[in-house]
Amino acid sequence: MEEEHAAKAPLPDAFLQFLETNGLDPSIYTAIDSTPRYIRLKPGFESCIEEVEAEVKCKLEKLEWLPGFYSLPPHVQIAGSRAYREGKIYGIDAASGAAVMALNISPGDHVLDLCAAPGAKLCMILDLLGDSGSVAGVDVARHRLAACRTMLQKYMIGGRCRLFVADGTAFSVIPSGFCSDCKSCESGLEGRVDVFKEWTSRRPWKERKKANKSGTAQLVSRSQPPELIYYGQHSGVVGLTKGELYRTLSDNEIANHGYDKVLVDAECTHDGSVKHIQKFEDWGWGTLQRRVLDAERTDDLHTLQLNLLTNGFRLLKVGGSLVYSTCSLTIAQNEDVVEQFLKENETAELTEIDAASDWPCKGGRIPKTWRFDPLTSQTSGLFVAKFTKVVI
Ligand SMILES: C[S@@+](CC[C@H](N)C(=O)[O-])C[C@H]1O[C@@H](n2cnc3c(N)ncnc32)[C@H](O)[C@@H]1O
Repeated sequence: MEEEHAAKAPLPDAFLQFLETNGLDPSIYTAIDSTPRYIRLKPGFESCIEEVEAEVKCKLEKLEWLPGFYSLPPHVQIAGSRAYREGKIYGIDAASGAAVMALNISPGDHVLDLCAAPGAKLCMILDLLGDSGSVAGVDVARHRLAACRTMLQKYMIGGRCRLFVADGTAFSVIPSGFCSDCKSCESGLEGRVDVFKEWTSRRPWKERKKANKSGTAQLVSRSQPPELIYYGQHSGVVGLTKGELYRTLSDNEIANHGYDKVLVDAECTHDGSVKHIQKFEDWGWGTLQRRVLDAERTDDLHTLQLNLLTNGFRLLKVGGSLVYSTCSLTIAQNEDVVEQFLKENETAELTEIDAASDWPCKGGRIPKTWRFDPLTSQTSGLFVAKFTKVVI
């Protein structure tokens, strides 16, 4: 969990101009001193609260609007606590928790998390699923997804998870539950050759050689096939052949056998993360100009976000739902993406988020979309919209 310091220097004019264009109040960026930290308790460890309080020497406040979440004063650091090291608590902002709750995870759901790393939301989805369903986590950044795998291992929740290094705009692997014409299952391995065995971190020599040959590129391209870097024992992979795991479906088949829920927590400029913006005091405001304010970067991101959303929606079954979120508060990366996506996808319906009636947040510029920010919500900034796939 990251530990930050409060902003001291005034915000540069170019950033203030950027905020004005987006209708954002600059005081969001000075609210950090009063914005709490949040933790999520791993299910089953409810009795640990007093132990955690004793360790961090402060009272944890239960969040009434978000089950399993507690707030603590901004200066308290949890990373060194025993409860954190032992995997009893997660460091995750409450707005991120809200984005996951918007998915309305039900037992047995097959879930796709298209921008999964480093994995705070993925862990929450797995905890909500418990002993049922499955999750496929995808990320284009190999090193970030490796960190996500470490989280699964630390919290011992990876049994129903698959992790793929892949470009989410082209990812096509279907839920592991779909087995219409393949005879494999964990109890029927006899006689089948070249099937995935139980996952082991010690990869065969042939595979390691191939990985070394392909170089150490941390980001994969659209044309590279997905690389499975982890699968749990109950993720549906054990017993499949490569052909079965990577088989693709037609759009008609996806309508019935696609994912039940998809999360697209898209790459963005992170300008809603006040802690992230404050890092530019150290990195230099020139870096902020390049990474956040540069119009061309925003245009590129808009295209990436739209493509991620479009592909995530393609992989959703009819009746399933998709949540789109970013930690940017700009119109270009949120409402503009939503509007264009709706224009181009007639089976997509913007959907009311049931839980939002209890959320301490503001409506977005489009009805049914929501915005968290430090002033309104006492959380980090986040935009959330939900879509359902309908038949037309
Ligand atoms: C906002 S972060 C996701 C945070 C994550 N959902 C969590 O809760 O921990 C966005 C992620 O998108 C990934 N990303 C960027 N471009 C991508 C692409 N084309 N396909 C898949 N992932 C991508 C980045 O590597 C980054 O890890």
